Amino acid sequence: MSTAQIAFLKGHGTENDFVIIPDHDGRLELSPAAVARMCDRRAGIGADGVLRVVRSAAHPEARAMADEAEWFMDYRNGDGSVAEMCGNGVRVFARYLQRVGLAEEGDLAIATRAGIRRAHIAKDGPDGTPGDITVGMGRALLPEGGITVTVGERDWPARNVNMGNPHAISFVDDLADAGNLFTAPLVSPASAYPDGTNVEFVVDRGPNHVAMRVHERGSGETRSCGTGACAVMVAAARRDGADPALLGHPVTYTVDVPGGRLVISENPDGTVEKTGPAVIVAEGSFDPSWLETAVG
Ligand SMILES: N[C@@H](CCC[C@H](N)C(=O)O)C(=O)O
Repeated sequence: MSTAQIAFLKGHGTENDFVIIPDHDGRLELSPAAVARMCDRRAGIGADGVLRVVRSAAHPEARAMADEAEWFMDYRNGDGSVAEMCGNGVRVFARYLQRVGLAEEGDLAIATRAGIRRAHIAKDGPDGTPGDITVGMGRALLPEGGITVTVGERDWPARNVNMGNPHAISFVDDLADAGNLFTAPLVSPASAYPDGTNVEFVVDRGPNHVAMRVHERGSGETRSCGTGACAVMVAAARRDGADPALLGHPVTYTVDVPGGRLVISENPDGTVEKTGPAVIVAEGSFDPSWLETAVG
């Protein structure tokens, strides 16, 4: 007797990688254990997180957005936890929709737990290189209050920036100073982040150009974090005395991550836009029994 296979694709944006599960009618119940199994780099497919593709109308958390955004990005971290938003994931999600003919070059809206995000898929290059994807990432919130990030014996002051999900950002002399980021740095006071946080370490590379490493909540050290890069851009701009609302024009930074480069602008109205690559690298299927009882 044959069992219906679960289809998947694998993609990444600046090497922040995802298992994509098309579940258009919202039939799958993905338990945290099932997500963690898929993301396992030795016993699973391997990824930083899972992007489940569901019609907004078929998902209770997205139904209210269905008129504006047909598709909901149900994002999960590699440990199975749910997060509000994934900045690299949303570009990979858009690329998936384009690949299967559910979106075309140009503009599209995607529903996320942080609200609707508007993406623009650029034309492919003359050599066939997939066009970059720009996403409106919403406004950064900058909660006041001193934050300290500690790794081993060292600590740094940090800035609290929320891009739909939480970030603690420290400027350091050398990215190696952060040491091993597979375990979460200590962030205090813990009350500033009741649901935990992502932590970014940043160095300067030149005018309006920084580089970062990240420990992602629920995934460990990753090669890139899109929301993190946006939070870093805003923290760097404020540190440099550049507030687009006061300047009356957009401010743009290049943010290098271990897995590539993102270009991020903040507009005078506070909205942040991020541009970067997104690629699909593989597709396949697996037997649901592989996840044992983890998939309902
Ligand atoms: N990799 C993502 C962020 C994913 C969510 C994050 N780990 C969290 O828990 O907030 C990105 O590209 O933004």
